[in-house]
Amino acid sequence: MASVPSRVAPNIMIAGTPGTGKSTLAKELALRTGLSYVNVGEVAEQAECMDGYDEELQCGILDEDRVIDELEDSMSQGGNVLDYHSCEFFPERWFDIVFVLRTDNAILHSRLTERGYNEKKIENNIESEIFQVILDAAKGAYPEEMVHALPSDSADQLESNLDRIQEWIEMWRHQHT
Ligand SMILES: Nc1ncnc2c1ncn2[C@@H]1O[C@H](COP(=O)(O)OP(=O)(O)O)[C@@H](O)[C@H]1O
Repeated sequence: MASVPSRVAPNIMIAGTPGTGKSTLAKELALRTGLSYVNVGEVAEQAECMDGYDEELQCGILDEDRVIDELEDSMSQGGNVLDYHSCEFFPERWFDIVFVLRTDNAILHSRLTERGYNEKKIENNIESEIFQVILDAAKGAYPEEMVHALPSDSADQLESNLDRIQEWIEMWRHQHT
C-alpha cells in the first residue's frame, strides 16, 4: 500500500455515483474520528479550478491538475476524508484506502428524484451505477487491495460502514505509530 511514512493520519477516499451517500458517510466519519472532511467539488469551486460544464452529466468539469495542486499540501500531511464521485485521476500516493459506495438502482433512482435531478441526469447516473463505472475506474487506477466497494442502501449499512472504516483507522494508527 502506498502509505507515506510522514503522515500522522491516513487519507481516505470516499467515491461513488452521486446519491450513493458519500457526503453522509464522509461527514459523519470525519465527525467521529477527527479527520478533516474535504468536499472536492466545493474546494474546486472556491479555488476556481473548474474547466467548463459537462452538458451530458450536467455538472461542472474539474481542472484536475489544478485541483491536485490545490489539495497537495493537505494530502501530504494526511488525515483527510475526501468526498468526490470519481477518484482515478488523483495520485495513488495520496491514499491509504479508497471506498466506492454502491447503491441499488431503485433506491438510487428515488434519492436522485428527491434531489430534483431531471430524468436525463438520473438516467445517466443510474447507468453509471449499473456499469460500476466509478468502481472499475478506481480498480484500474490503484492497487487491488486499496479499493473496497461498500453497500450503501440503508441506515444499517451506513452504520456498519462507519464501524468498519473506524476499525480500519485504528489498525492504520497501530501500524504507523
Ligand atoms: N446508507 C444510507 N441509507 C439510506 N439513506 C442514505 C444513505 N446514505 C445516504 N443516504 C441519503 O441519500 C441521499 C444522498 O446522500 P448523499 O450523502 O448526499 O449522497 P452523495 O454525497 O453521494 O451525492 C441523502 O438524502 C441521504 O440522507
